[in-house]
Amino acid sequence: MAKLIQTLGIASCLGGPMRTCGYAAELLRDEFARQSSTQTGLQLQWHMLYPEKTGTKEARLAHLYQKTSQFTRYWTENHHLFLVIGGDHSCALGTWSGVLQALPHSSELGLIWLDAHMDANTFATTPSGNIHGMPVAALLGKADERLGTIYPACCFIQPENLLMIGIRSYEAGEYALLKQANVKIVFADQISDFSQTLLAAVEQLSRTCKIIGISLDLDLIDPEDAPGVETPVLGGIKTAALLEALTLVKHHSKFCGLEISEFNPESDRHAKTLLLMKSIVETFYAD
Ligand SMILES: NC(=[NH2+])NCCC[C@H](N)C(=O)O
Repeated sequence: MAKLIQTLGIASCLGGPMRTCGYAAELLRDEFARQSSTQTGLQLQWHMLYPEKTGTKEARLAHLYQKTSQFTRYWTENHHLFLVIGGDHSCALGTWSGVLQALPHSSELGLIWLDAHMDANTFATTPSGNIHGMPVAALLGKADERLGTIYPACCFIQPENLLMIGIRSYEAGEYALLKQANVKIVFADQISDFSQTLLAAVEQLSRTCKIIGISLDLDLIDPEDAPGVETPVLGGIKTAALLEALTLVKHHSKFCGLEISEFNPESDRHAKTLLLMKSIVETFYAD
């Protein structure tokens, strides 16, 4: 029987520089619809969220991510493994605040951040003004006033429970914020065996955390393998290495869910990145 996965699509690109990553969830949903659930072994139960049409960017994102958090909170409380398909990576503000709200203590969540970027800027340090470069600052409780209007002030991830892997592009301000908080960062050039790196991260977090989540920005992957992303960075993890690593860790009982973000169909080539996103989902969730 196909495994049922609660899936949330967030059709928004408000936090990024491009205009098309809001289509990621619909495109992935259509791609899955080409096959039967018996073929994929998965039945994705889709829920879609769309931003409001009016209001400031911050107000629209705050509203969207408040709704996002209601889904992930409910799924975490009820032990339903979930999948979130963002738009841009600011979706992490909604996904993980919801998970944190479901827990008696915020220290119960361990988060693995797979990304080329740190995404730990604030409005004070951002070079671009793009909110997809800021979610980690807010998740750690380091938001400035303007960023704080998007993120609920109730729940923050403990810095020792956040592991960042694959980083190869960052600014001084965000690096200083993470260093000061003592967040562990594994830079892309420190990785020789991605499977071992991911396995070690899962093992480390599972020692102290009750549940573990993964936030994956597709720009973690080498742009040769995943050209369809908003902000590609040379180098990165090869597709084969990522899929192998996910196969190794997927059966860990503490996973609450996976979030995938930053698919930009406009720069994709022959649907390579779209199909890769589908493979990631199948690899992580199918038995
Ligand atoms: N989720 C992403 N793709 N983030 C890219 C961020 C790029 C840059 N550090 C910025 O803050 O603008």
